[in-house]
Amino acid sequence: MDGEELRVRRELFDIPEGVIYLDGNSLGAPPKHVAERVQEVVKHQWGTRLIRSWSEGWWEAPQRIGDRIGRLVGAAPGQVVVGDSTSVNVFKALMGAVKGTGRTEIVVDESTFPTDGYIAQSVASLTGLKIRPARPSSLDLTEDTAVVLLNHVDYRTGELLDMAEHTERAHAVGAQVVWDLCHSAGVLPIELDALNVDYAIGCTYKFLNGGPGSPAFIYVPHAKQATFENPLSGWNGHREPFGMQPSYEPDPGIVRARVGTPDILSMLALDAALDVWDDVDLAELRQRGLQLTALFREHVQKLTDLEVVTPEQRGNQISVRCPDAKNVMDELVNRGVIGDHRPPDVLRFGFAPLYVTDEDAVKAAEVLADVIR
Ligand SMILES: Cc1ncc(COP(=O)(O)O)c(C=O)c1O
Ligand SMILES: Nc1c(O)cccc1C(=O)C[C@H](N)C(=O)O
Repeated sequence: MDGEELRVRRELFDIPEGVIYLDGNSLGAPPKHVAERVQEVVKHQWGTRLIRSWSEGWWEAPQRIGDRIGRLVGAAPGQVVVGDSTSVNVFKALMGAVKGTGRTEIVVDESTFPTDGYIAQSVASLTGLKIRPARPSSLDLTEDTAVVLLNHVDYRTGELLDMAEHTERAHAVGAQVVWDLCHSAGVLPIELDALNVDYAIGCTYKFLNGGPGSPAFIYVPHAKQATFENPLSGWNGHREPFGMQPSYEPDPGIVRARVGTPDILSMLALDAALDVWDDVDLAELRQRGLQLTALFREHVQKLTDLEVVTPEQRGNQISVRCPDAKNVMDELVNRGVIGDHRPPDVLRFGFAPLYVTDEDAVKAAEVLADVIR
């Protein structure tokens, strides 16, 4: 990489000695300084400043941290807000997208992570639209399509969809698109603004290392904010939350995507975790992710006859079809190689370039070969 290689920052993370951690696509490893920062929030902000902390940075934290994530997903400030779970944000985005439409269908990637499909189903029952599951390679969008919900990187296979192409196809028939960035935020450069994406949502506990259950994010671009109707009209989205008025008037900007009181401890843990991203060049990160996944794939193919199901267009994940995947993964974990498995027969290995090394990739393939032998 022309001597400009991304620095592996493993020393910044708490990962036990002897563990090869390849599950950062499910729960990212903790940056070391997060524990101390959370303690400071509890002891000093909560413990000393008490209620005053709300006006000393807590209240605006969802927007401020949203802007930090915005840098990682190609969104200019004022368009991303952090809060709630990914599932709740899928609901807000889909309801926002279908509000007032005369169109009849919501198209959902048929292999989507289940929660997205379940939430889309709820949106369909509430609005009277129909769900049409479809393969990303043949979405067949028409003038009946109100919105298409797509996973940028497939959670099971690691396949990466072409965001530019799919967004353009949706727009060509006048449909909107909601992107789920759970498995691509912190993996590659994303250009939400440049591609005119309608809505995007994602979690922060995978490659962004925000911690278990850390708050999710939603992107509502400036152009949509005036008309975006949050289906969950909580007081945090009100234009004057402390006015305590009986009727709901949304904030004019991204704040309208907020709902209720943010979970400050998780949110500020995420804020601290994002420090490790401050000087990361996403193009370099992407190159490292591709190198690591290629190295692991090459060794799996050399040392075993297992089928790699991850296509060339991929995120930071290699998935391998393996009979008895659960027992194989249990044994890998016993031997210090932590990945996971998804039904029916897929072993998943995630490669977070900030803390996974080339040696980890090679060793993991060797241990896998040994386990299945
Ligand atoms: C693509 C995708 N969407 C959504 C979720 C989860 O949603 P939530 O954060 O609400 O549990 C996950 C993983 O848990 C996921 O992989
Ligand atoms: N969100 C998770 C959880 O609360 C517990 C265990 C795992 C998860 C995950 O994130 C799973 C993950 N989205 C997946 O790709 O399967």
